[in-house]
Amino acid sequence: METNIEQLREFHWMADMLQNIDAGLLVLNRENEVQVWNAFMENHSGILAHKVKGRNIFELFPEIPVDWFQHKVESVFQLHSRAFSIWEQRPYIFKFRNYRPITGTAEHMYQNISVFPLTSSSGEVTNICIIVYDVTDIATSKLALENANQQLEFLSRTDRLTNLNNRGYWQERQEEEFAKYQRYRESCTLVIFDIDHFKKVNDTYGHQAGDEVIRACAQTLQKVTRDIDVCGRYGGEEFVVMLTNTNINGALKFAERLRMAIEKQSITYELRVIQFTISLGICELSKNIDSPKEWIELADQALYASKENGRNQTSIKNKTDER
Ligand SMILES: Nc1nc2c(ncn2[C@@H]2O[C@H](COP(=O)(O)OP(=O)(O)OP(=O)(O)O)[C@@H](O)[C@H]2O)c(=O)[nH]1
Repeated sequence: METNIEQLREFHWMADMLQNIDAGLLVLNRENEVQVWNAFMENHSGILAHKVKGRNIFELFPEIPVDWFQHKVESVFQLHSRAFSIWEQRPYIFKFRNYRPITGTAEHMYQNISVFPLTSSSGEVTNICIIVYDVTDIATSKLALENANQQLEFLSRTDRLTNLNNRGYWQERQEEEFAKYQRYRESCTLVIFDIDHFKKVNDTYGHQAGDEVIRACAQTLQKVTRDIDVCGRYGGEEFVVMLTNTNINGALKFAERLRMAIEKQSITYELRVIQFTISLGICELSKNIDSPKEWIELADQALYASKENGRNQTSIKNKTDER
């Protein structure tokens, strides 16, 4: 008798604890009708337990994807096994608002759920229990960290003035293209160019105006290249672009298009109009070129020839020229 009372008391305590636990707890039957709905579910859904009892969960929460949910709980009914869903797969099952003060940036509560079978005295599973964990704090910190890492990565490979790839990252990409060429032998041509008499721009209009010219040059470069071409700021007023799947003829057309676009362009800085030109050097990758460094050196030699021959022009350098 004593033991029965004791057991009953413990059972009530247990029910109280489950009712007030800081996790959602609900029981569904085979027809997806709510049997149990604890205080967490009441507080976050705004629907009291007596209002949901016996009602279909999909009618109450139309945002729950029916097929996905049925598939998940089917194994729990059939195999009597547990099932889980984590916020990374599906941010939430029940669209509850997020009220947490620290992670107030999240619009909704991120949830992990765990589903397990409730076995009757005859050994049948006619109901399942779903536990809903509020993981908003974890999810938002992880997302913020991922976001910060992405921004850091972007900053570490981007030139601040032009938003083009910076020299270090561009060189990594050049090494990749060089390695790819050793395997697939698909044409790839490098163009290097430099603003003519840039020192004079700085001396005449000031360093800020010089920066504007560099920025305008980068914008025009981006306009005339395709998305798969790899552009970069190589030095002060020196730029590079790798034209993938492009041979020397295609690269020459591109270089001339760029040169003429820059020649036509004029920028206004503090009511003064600045015009400028560029000199270009191009070199197609060939099996005679032994390293990425040699490849850019050859293109640089072509650029030097353009400068020597009077600027505002394009020159070509091939390794085969020397053999
Ligand atoms: N405004 C500005 N100037 C820069 C930047 N980086 C380098 N420079 C300047 O660019 C100028 C480059 O001058 P030079 O290498 O002599 O070449 P140039 O005057 O363009 O002459 P050529 O290349 O021979 O046509 C130098 O005066 C540098 O100080 C930058 O980020 N902003």
